[in-house]
Amino acid sequence: MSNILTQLVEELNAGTLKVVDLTQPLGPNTPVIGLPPIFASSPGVTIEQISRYDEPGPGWYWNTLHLGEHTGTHFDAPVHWITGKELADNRCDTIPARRFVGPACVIDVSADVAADPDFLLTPERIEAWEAEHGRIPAGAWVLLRTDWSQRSDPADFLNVGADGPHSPGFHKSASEFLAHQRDVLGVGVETVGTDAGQAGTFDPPFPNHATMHGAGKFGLASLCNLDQLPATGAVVIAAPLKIVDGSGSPLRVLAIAPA
Ligand SMILES: O=C(O)C(=O)c1ccccc1S
Ligand SMILES: [Mn+2]
Repeated sequence: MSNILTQLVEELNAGTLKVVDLTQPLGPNTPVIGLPPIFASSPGVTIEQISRYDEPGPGWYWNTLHLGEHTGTHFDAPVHWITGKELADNRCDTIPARRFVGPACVIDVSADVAADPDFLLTPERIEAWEAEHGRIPAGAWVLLRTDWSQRSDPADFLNVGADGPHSPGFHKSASEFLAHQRDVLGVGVETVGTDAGQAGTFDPPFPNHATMHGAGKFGLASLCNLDQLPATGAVVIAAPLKIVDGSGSPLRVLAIAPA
């Protein structure tokens, strides 16, 4: 019996729908966020071989991974931030699975970011996008296309200057608008974290984390291939590892979009 799900598979097989992988490769070269030295930071990725068809394991290959939850393309759960610490269902293992699937609204600010690496999205810019593409629906992933993922050199990607990192993000008012006026699932970015590089100097510090996670929203960081998505019409599936009491998790982020 044909139903909408068999139709989805038929259209994927026919090529009228496509799967877009929004995930960066995860390995020892994956850049991780650097915080001021007074704070603890996340380690880089190490992959330690257990065996590879050799004496320790003649018929199998496997590794031990050592990395932080917030590494590479990763998910931020509300518990990650102090503003979300008391919320229900705020951890990777307690967020209902339904909330890992939502429509994508892709806001392209790549030209602005090319001119200013410290560009911040504002509510005015969001409403200009809505005037062209329609209102952002509740439960949407808002994906900020900056083309920052094209910075393949880790130093360029982190873009740390004498006064700290310089990379784009959200003005506090934009995070508040998206969380409280549009009830989004969360925001996704191409940069190392969902706050701007200079956000440690903002008031409050890291306002997108503080606002989004305080409202029970999520974050997706270090995405790529947003340039392959339409402004609207794609669906994003972003399911973190079910880490017990997890604040976040590396994950595979997939979009299903019209070909
Ligand atoms: O969630 C992250 O990966 C992230 O961006 C972050 C983590 C910890 C402290 C500050 C930030 S800004
Ligand atoms: Mn994170």
